Amino acid sequence: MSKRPRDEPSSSLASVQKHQFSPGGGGGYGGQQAYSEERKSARRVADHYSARSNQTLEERENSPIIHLKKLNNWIKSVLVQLYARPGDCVLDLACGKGGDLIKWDKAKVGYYVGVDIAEGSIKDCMTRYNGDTDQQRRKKFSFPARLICADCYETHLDEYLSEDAPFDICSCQFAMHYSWSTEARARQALANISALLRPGGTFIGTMPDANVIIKRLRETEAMEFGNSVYCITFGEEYAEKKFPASRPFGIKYKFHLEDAVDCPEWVVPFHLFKLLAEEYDLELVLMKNFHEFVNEYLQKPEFADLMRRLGALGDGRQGQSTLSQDEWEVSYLYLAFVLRKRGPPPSQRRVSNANRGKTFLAEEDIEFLSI
Ligand SMILES: C[S@@+](CC[C@H](N)C(=O)[O-])C[C@H]1O[C@@H](n2cnc3c(N)ncnc32)[C@H](O)[C@@H]1O
Repeated sequence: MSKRPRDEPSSSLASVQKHQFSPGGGGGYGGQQAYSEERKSARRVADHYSARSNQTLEERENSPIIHLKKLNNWIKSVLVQLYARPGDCVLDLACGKGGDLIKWDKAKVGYYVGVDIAEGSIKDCMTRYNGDTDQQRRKKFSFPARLICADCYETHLDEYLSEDAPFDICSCQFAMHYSWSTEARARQALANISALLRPGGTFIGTMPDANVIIKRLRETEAMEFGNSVYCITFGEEYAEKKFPASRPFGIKYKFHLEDAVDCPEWVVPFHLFKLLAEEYDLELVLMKNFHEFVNEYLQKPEFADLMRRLGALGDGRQGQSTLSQDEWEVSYLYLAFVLRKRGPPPSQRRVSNANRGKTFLAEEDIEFLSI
């Protein structure tokens, strides 16, 4: 596996200045029609994920991107191990089917709240939390949990979760980019995170790397690019491949990833994400493209060992399958980030939320917020 140099920021995205989108709030542009378009797009995303049923162990192992899935899990595990502490209260935004529950369990967290827009996924998450799946065949999780079906980028989650807050750590894995369809949604996402994290609390996440995506688009003559496992398609409205600094939100493309994703996504220029996050008292601690992340953390024996156990890169035995070049290319499309909520951490850790939530969840325990 070769280490590629990091792409330079694409010039038009890099030149976007903070003042070019409405500072301090505002719903961005577009009015009522854009608003209902956005709801439709959010629904499309929700329906896509809801319809994806839980795979059996065999189906999972036969996936054309099994090693990529394992690599993604390794990256998320490293983030959790680096930033979660025993007893932490965790807010998992866009938690999906609860694929990270085991990671949080290993970190011995004290309380978990998972939120996702897709009803089917949140139900699968409940099943996994209860320890009922084939895949899992493991003991139940010991930390209490709440599961909520809601649009994290529209709902004022702080009003709803005020009794559970503040959280020590918030995670949003492979999902922050669904908030960049409009400025209002991107702001609501960050407002929720900021309001719910304690001072000194950590926000960890992963999302597409806009610099790489725009560079790839410009390298091809067509409006789409990809390989045997993925395809990204931009609409003809972007035929000039220019992305005006005045409209950094709502840059939509279609993402297809074999056996995983098939829905609209939005470009998130990272330097703008950083600027916007600062407005919500969230300061950048780390940002690394996945290639850089892998090359760096694989040097650490404990994480190299975890990688061997997960088998993302094969286990070194001859004949063992390993991450394909095409899967490695997909991983280059993503970055990992860590932000910290400004302010001194409280001098004393507060009493844990372990008395909230339940340790067994039934369907009627899933809370639905208007979507
Ligand atoms: C690629 S999956 C990642 C799931 C999980 N975080 C993981 O890493 O396994 C993206 C998730 O984002 C969720 N999502 C997308 N838009 C959302 C929104 N507006 N509010 C809450 N969840 C959303 C989808 O339903 C889906 O479960």
